[in-house]
Amino acid sequence: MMNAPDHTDQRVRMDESSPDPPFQETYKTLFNNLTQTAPKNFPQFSVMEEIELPLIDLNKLDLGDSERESCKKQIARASQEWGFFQVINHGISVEILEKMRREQLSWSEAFHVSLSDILGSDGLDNLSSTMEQYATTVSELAQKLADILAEKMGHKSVFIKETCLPSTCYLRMNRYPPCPMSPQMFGIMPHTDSDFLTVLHQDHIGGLQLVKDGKWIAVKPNPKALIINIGDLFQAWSNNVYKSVEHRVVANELKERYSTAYFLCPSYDTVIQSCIEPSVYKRFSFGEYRQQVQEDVKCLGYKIGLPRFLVPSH
Ligand SMILES: O=C(O)CCC(=O)C(=O)O
Ligand SMILES: [Fe+2]
Repeated sequence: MMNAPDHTDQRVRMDESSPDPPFQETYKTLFNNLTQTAPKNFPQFSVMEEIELPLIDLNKLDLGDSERESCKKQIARASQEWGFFQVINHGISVEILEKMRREQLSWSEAFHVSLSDILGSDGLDNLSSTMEQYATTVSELAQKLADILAEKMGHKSVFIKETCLPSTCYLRMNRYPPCPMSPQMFGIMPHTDSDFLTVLHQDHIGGLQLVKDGKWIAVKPNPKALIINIGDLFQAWSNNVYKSVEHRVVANELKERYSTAYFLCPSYDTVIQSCIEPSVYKRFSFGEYRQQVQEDVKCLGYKIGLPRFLVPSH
């Protein structure tokens, strides 16, 4: 199982000796060591209803002015109310999504790789050309959504374009082996993402859960859609207008699960400052933020995140 992920560098894990992502061996060891497992009706893990995330059709962005504006409003509203939404007609073909999954099936490990490394690959083998196509389109999508979210706050987002570079954005392919202790075991521990926003593709297995109105809910998988979630940096920049919401992955008892996440991250020297005054958070550089997260995970075992950077009156 993975701890709160730090997408910007090496992963921070609950068990530093276990590889990234959770391998079957890790689960087996835990399972064997566990004399007593938590009952399945333990409240935290009781079976929950699957909810569909707000679904936004990005085709509308290419229609007339009023359709485009209403689509942008939907994006901003979902980012405020849910911190999560799903998009269709996102520009990534079903063939590419399926190819990515098929290729993931043949890998034994997870990949965590910067966009510049992907784009710098020679593209000769099948794997890198699919990954390259996916990464190129997904990064354009992330930028487009970031532009819309900035615009809805009354700002032009040159800032994000200039600071989120191919060398600072990451693609991670996650593989979650079946886990006999599911649903008591997390594939990824509850966390928020330390980026501006994340574009996630999950397969049909399900397991992603998020907090909505103080309760954990399970996300109904839609393999045709891409899930977008707001990260801590957008929450800080928007002064809490957009929400970086806690989420986790519960492992599946029988089936392997795959997901791909693209993290829109700036360079470490980028200063994050609220676009509205009075600001809820102090100014901080992304490097400082990342360092604080790593320190907290190391010392406390979990990430504190944005509350560390609140201005004293809050
Ligand atoms: O695999 C998933 O569905 C979620 C992954 C995730 O939250 C992350 O990598 O930050
Ligand atoms: Fe995440």
